[in-house]
Amino acid sequence: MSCTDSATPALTLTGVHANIDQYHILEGVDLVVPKGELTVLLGRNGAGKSTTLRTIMGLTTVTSGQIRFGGQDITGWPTPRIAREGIAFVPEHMGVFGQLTVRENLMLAAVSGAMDEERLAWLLALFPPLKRFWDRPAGNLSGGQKQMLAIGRAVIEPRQLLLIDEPTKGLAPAIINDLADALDQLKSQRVTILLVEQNFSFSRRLGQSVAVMNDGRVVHTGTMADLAEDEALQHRLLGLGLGEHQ
Ligand SMILES: Nc1ncnc2c1ncn2[C@@H]1O[C@H](COP(=O)(O)OP(=O)(O)OP(=O)(O)O)[C@@H](O)[C@H]1O
Repeated sequence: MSCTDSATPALTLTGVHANIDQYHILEGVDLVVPKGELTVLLGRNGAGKSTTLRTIMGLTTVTSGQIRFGGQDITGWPTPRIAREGIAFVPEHMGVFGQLTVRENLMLAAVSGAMDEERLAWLLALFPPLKRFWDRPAGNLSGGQKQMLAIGRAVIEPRQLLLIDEPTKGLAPAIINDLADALDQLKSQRVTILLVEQNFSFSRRLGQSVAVMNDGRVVHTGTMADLAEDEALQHRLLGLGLGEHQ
């Protein structure tokens, strides 16, 4: 079988083990993130989702296994090199500079030089509150607006892969909806995204592929459409009960 470039997944983890201090947290993670799709990583609290993102980013040491990004083995690379290669990370606690304005936060994120005007116009259309609060300190933004700024910082320059950790955490439903609209647009532009989430209705709206973790391993992979239809599977994998499926 010939293997074209577009058939190569954006990211592949094979048997990845990782420790935090003396604790063995990832116990052989196998995960494939297809190019140009939004993949959701689900799982109960403590399953290892955030650690998986941090490990991809080189922030947690891999003790065995392999991480391939496009055609390259990036296992053990230092974080700045992984970022330069084209992976952007939006951590759970966002990482915006509260005392700097929205504009300054975005300027600093444009690592290869001045902000590209066309790209900026695209970004502000995606996240309208950033335009409204352009010259305000980021510390004054609401949680949802900070989340938009954090994602905006990650995509101010084109990236090959975007890792986003629980963007809905602590946000009101209306804001979650705005965030879903923005991520939907990124998705329609075929940006490759690996999204960690606990909010199942948000995930099912956005996800194309899905992987579910438990105890430091991926225990289920498939399409979101299939998982969304199968309440028994949701219950078994995620502990979701009736009323949480909408
Ligand atoms: N710094 C740390 N020291 C020790 N154990 C840790 C540390 N960080 C995470 N862990 C443990 O690693 C396991 C996986 O944590 P992780 O944050 O990756 O899970 P998660 O699936 O993202 O959970 P949540 O949805 O609650 O954020 C948990 O058992 C957690 O207690």
